[in-house]
Amino acid sequence: MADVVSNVKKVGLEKYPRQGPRNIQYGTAGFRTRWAEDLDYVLYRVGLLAVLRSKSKGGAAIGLMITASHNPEPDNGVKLIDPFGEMLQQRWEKFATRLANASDTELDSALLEIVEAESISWETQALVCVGQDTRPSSPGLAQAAVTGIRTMGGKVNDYGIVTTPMLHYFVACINNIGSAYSEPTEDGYFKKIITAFKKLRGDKPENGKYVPSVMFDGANGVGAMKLEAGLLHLHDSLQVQLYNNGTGQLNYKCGADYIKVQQCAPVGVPQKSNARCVSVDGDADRIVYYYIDTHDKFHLLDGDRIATLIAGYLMELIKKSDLGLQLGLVQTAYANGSSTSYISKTLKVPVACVPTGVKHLHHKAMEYDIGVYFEANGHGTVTFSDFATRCICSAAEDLSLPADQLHATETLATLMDVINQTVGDAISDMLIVETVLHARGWSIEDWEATYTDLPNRQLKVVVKDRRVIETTDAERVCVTPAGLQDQINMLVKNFPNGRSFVRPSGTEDIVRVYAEADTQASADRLALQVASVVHQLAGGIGSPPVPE
Ligand SMILES: CC(=O)N[C@H]1[C@@H](OP(=O)(O)O)O[C@H](CO)[C@@H](O)[C@@H]1O
Ligand SMILES: [Mg+2]
Repeated sequence: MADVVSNVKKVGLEKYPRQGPRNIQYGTAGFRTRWAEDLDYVLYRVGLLAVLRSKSKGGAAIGLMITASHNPEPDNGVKLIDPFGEMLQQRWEKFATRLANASDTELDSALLEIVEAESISWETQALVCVGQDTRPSSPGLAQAAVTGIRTMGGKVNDYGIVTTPMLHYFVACINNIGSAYSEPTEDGYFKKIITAFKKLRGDKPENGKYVPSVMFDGANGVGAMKLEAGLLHLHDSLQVQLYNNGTGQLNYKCGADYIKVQQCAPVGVPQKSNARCVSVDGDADRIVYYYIDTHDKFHLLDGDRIATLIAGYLMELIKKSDLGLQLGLVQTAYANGSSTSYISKTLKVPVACVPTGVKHLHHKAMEYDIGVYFEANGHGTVTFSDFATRCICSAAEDLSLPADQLHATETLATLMDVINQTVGDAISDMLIVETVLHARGWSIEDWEATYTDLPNRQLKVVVKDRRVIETTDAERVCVTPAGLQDQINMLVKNFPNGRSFVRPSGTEDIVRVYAEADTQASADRLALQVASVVHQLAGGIGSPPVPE
């Protein structure tokens, strides 16, 4: 062990010396920065950590994904994936931060501290699956990570360019998590989800007002590139026209995040009245739907809509299957207030609110037999507990059940194969939404008619140190700086259906402001007023926010 660790330190010093005095933190989305060119040493060290994580899990495969998701093309980042395909355990985030910020001479001792703290058996083999998005900086960073893994004695499965959710899926497959997984290859992934999708669709792709055709905005990232391979499996079951498929700049005026935040259609997708359009983000783990009506008005169907659509359908199948399974839906404070009322009052599904970040949603969803979780921005999936999986799979083979009950149970079982349970997956989520719309015979307007969103606005405020803002109650209440929450409460009172909260971003050096109210003008005004008090009380930099 001593030899390996001292070699790791030597190679680090020679090839990947620590750059600059900046400290970096493993946050909501792993390490992510504006300065991808200086990230080599971080990737080298994350490679080292991934080997330790694999060893600490008895040699299970660990994932290492290089991406900055929806952020601009020059940014980049990395996150680790645990053996079940889930996000890195929170306790290890601290190790990641410590290792990334250690000086070059401390590198060996920082590693040994982790080995000791986690009682890691050095002899255990390690396997790390590496994936990258389409950014120009990704190949160099992947090389640094691979060097780290190999120098530390780990084995590498290099998947090259993949979507983030594909890598999560491969990790779960290699570790044989759940009977539902298949071959850890791109082909295995598409075969599994698309075979199930086609089975649910039967031989009739049309149904009622549902038309089997979508326009796909790939954000010029990995999504459209990979879906092109998937189309070979889809055949006529769903026609997908690909746009922003890599010829333009990544995430620039397109993609799920742009659409959600700017509330407008992307560039690069032709305007076709009432056509169902989907938009994914740069690493294809988020998806939103939109359409433009005959009066050229833009309509967004975001993560909350997707969650309610899926939960409503699952609720119906659960009732019909009579298996007594409990369904729950998980949201964050960014969920539109109307969606929350619709879920609890109309769908009558229990709804929980957790802090921003997929790991929190995923964790909470797993408390239910069947958990649906979505961030409003379109990141989400459905999880099935082992108990639910066993119940559904065995009932689906029980031919003595009444036809209706058996059909609902079989549908649930097949649906499980369309779902990537490890993490939000734009391609898999699209196929689930298409399945529900097809089953219901709905157009996108029918889907939208289920409830009316409250108009809302998000703003960013630049402050000296965003950590001065501390929150509680799933980020809905601000504890510091003193007086800020009182001011927000006073402002909110002036707006019918008003709601607003602020929180420090985990991925950007800013404070986010969210506001919703009865009209768009009110939501805009409330957001601006709250942004002003944040600027005033939380050390705003530059001039106070003004209307755009
Ligand atoms: C309001 C919003 O959309 N926040 C996003 C964003 O986090 P922030 O902590 O808000 O910067 O990026 C996260 C990672 O992709 C995602 O989980 C989250 O939902
Ligand atoms: Mg993403």
